[in-house]
Amino acid sequence: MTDLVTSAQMRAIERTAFESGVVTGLDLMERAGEGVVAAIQMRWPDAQRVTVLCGPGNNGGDGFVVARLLREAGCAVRVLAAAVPDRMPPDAAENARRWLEAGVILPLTRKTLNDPDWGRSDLYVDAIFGTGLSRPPKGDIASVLLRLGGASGDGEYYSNRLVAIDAPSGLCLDSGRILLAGESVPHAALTVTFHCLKAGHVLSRGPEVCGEVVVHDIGLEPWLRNRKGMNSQEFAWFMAGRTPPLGLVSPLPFERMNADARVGSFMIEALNKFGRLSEETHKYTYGHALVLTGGMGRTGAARLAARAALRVGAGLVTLGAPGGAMLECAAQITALMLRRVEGGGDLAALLGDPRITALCLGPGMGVERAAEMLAVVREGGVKPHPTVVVDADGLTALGPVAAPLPPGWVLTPHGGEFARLFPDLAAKLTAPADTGPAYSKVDATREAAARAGCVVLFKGPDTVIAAPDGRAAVHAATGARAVPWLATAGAGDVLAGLIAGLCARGLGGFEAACAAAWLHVEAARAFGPGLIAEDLPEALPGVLRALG
Ligand SMILES: NC(=O)C1=CN([C@@H]2O[C@H](COP(=O)(O)OP(=O)(O)OC[C@H]3O[C@@H](n4cnc5c(N)ncnc54)[C@H](OP(=O)(O)O)[C@@H]3O)[C@@H](O)[C@H]2O)[C@@H](O)CC1
Ligand SMILES: Nc1ncnc2c1ncn2[C@@H]1O[C@H](COP(=O)(O)OP(=O)(O)O)[C@@H](O)[C@H]1O
Ligand SMILES: [K+]
Repeated sequence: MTDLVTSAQMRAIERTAFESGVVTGLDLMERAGEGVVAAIQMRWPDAQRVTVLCGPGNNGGDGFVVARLLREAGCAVRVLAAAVPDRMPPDAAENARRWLEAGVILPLTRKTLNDPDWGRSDLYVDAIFGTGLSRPPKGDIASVLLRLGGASGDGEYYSNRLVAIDAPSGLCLDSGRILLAGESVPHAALTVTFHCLKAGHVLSRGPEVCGEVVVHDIGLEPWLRNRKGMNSQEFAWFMAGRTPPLGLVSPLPFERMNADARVGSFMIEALNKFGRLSEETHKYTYGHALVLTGGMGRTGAARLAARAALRVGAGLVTLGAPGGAMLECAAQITALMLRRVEGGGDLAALLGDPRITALCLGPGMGVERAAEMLAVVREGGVKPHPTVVVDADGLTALGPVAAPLPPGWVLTPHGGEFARLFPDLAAKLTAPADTGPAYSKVDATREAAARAGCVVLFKGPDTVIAAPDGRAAVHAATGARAVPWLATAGAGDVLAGLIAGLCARGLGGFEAACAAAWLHVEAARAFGPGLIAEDLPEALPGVLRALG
């Protein structure tokens, strides 16, 4: 399963399920509530006193189900709600009425939350807003949320016992951005979501505020498959006609991925290519990557990239160095090859060799040299064009992108580089979010790829990869896969080399960028803290071996 859906796509799935008559809204709400209660009972079996905070929509409806089920399980439950049942959507209103058969509803205010007569609760269930958050909360609700987030200095108290239904309220589930003014936003210990992850769980601040995320199956997947033979995001795309599918680059080993999930199939493809090593092949079967270096004293970044390209399986990797840096490179390398590339003419001559299938341009090159080489691959009419991975100084040399670049390019910016390439998109991304769904890193990367006419990989713990045709995927190095030690000098150069190596082997730019992002993080996880960039290529064989 590699689905990520947006709020609108989730609503499209839900609406179509209702219309088909296979399930009712009440059924789904009951299953959602059961999932939350099961997750609570597994983690907090001794919880006795629970406060459930219900918002005005169906997220609040889920909260009423949870309150009822916990009460039936013997807990003392207190419900604070933002709306009277009559003003809630029908299924939520029905669950509010069921709760009222043996309980009361208190106003959702900070005063009630802190009522000394009730005292502290073992758990707080945030059922205020889920996928329907449309603007920053104000008034009483904002005040409650800021309190849960620690506005009075007790954030840790709440965050250790806060269970969020679908999302901690204030989190935009499409962007992972926070729609709540103020620093103290609720941080949940556990978030229970339904059917599949939403983009906001893995983007931006989502992982930080959601805590552990559990996806509870509410029974929609078999119906989706029976109906159209599609996975849920393909179906939602088909029904809603909105945005193309968004994949989550899966942490699962390749062979455990769903072979018919189109978005995830690049992993299968990558595996097949690794598996295709046989006696009949020779080194050129696996492509030839050319990695350009900078001058003397500045070749380390390119050497890192080149080693990564070789480790990931390119048949040959050549470093293209200026004359003054040849000795430095020669003293440092063995399996890599070395060619003199002094100026643009040397590069044009080298690229005349059609066996060069990928070029890595940028790490440690210096902006001037990178600009000269970019001009060659951009305008030189070299045929066939290799895939060109542009990173670091190559991106600086490009400057703001106003018109499409050649389609076979892959740009790999971090946040600062992205802002130089696409200043208007970066500005939209950093402007305060005042409506939901907020502009997201996925939106920005998709727009960037469309404008640049090539693949863009926007780095970070939440790396987003987009192609000009609208395909996009998120690679999340968060939660159990967090690797903060990957933020080390040269890690980006290794990533560029991995992409170049996979492209040299014949993967498309989008697939190569997705697979490289995954392998990069797996290598960092395999090595662990203390990692320096040199360790990443050396950790790769173990990662590849574990793939089977
Ligand atoms: N999809 C599924 O399959 C399933 C979905 N399920 C559950 O339903 C949830 C989605 O329900 P939902 O669509 O009713 O949205 P929800 O998050 O309750 O909020 C909407 C309400 O909040 C209001 N509102 C918004 N922002 C506001 C603000 N700042 N300040 C004040 N009010 C604000 C908004 O008002 P409006 O914007 O219309 O003025 C509206 O009244 C989903 O997260 C999951 O928990 C499950 O039952 C299982 C199956
Ligand atoms: N906290 C983090 N968690 C996971 N990956 C990270 C984190 N910080 C940075 N990275 C990754 O490390 C790499 C850093 O690349 P970059 O910023 O270009 O650094 P450099 O130029 O020093 O190599 C990118 O692949 C980025 O996604
Ligand atoms: K919530």
